[in-house]
Amino acid sequence: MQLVVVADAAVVPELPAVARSVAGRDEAVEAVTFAGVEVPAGDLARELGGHGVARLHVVLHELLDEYAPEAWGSALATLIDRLGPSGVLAPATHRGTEILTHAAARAGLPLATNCVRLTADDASGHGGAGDGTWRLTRTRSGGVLLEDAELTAPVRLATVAAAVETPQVPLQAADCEVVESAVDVPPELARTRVAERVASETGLSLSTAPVVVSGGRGVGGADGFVVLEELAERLGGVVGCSRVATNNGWRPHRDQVGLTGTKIAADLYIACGISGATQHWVGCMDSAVILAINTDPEAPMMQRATYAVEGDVHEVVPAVLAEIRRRGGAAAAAGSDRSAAEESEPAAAPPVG
Ligand SMILES: Cc1cc2nc3c(=O)[nH]c(=O)nc-3n(C[C@H](O)[C@H](O)[C@H](O)COP(=O)(O)OP(=O)(O)OC[C@H]3O[C@@H](n4cnc5c(N)ncnc54)[C@H](O)[C@@H]3O)c2cc1C
Repeated sequence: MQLVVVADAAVVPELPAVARSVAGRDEAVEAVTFAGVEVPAGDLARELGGHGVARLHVVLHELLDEYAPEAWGSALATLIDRLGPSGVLAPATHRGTEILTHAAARAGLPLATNCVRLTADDASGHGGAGDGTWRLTRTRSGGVLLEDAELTAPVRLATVAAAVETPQVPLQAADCEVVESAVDVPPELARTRVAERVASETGLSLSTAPVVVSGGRGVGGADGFVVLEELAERLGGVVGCSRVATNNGWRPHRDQVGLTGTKIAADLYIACGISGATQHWVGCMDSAVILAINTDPEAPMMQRATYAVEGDVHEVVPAVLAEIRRRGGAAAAAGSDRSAAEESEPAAAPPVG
């Protein structure tokens, strides 16, 4: 059996497809979720059935009612032991990665993360579970490196990236049965647990905002973010930052973009006084348009950005804001689907380098 982990509120449709493609001829695809996943199990089962998943195991314990990575990982390890799947796939989200990492460590099994291609080692591409090897391509170093690897084990564990190559395999919709499974969870495993949920005032988060206005060392301090806040608000976006800004206590860690922060794919990313170190770049490189504002035309961010403005952030950002005000307000008020890049274009010079 191939087991798909539903760790977040939404089913990632690529996961059952990949699971079907690596399943042996007589292997079913089943799924596991946790009491704390915010979607009712019946709704998940209906959706999973449409992707050919035969059974949804809901793991129950009072300590699993809120997200708790160690406890969820331990519960998953118990279920792997109980069900004996030959493969376990989770989405390469924060949750999916955390849970599978804990489960792998507890079960003593190898784990391949961030797979963008995954096949069973079988000439036909199907039914390859027999010799226990998966061939995979996965991203390393935040996405700047692709690695080909083989995973051989009695139970193969992998997280699957959103950008995974979706295999074309026959699909037979199933009536997905919901099965509740009680597990033991030692109380000390709930030491890392969601304690409170705070909704953002705008309803936008760093990972979903269409526009992100980010500041780095060049902004000069916490006060330097005030104009960035206003620009973000007028463009219908949120503020982000580099690690220097979080290390200096100018912004909270939840605002950090990058390898050890949040990976974004905004419509427009404005990098103010940010050099564009690799660890920052991998967090913003998937944005559709990148505008860099920097005094140094040789800074990597200036070299890679779609538009680069050579200048002092303390002069350029107020000038952009003044122009937006002169035009009568905010991009958000004028219609948020209008590209924010168009709003800032007058201030933008052609790409440098
Ligand atoms: C394991 C590891 C993980 C990391 N993870 C992350 C991560 O997730 N995110 C992250 O951001 N970093 C991360 N880093 C740190 C990263 O390597 C850089 O040190 C960091 O991104 C630099 O931040 P910065 O661009 O703000 O500062 P700097 O590199 O110091 O750059 C400041 C820039 O501001 C410009 N500037 C100065 N004054 C002005 C001005 N007045 N107007 C306009 N421009 C000006 C300068 O020309 C310069 O280009 C990580 C590092 C490691 C080792």
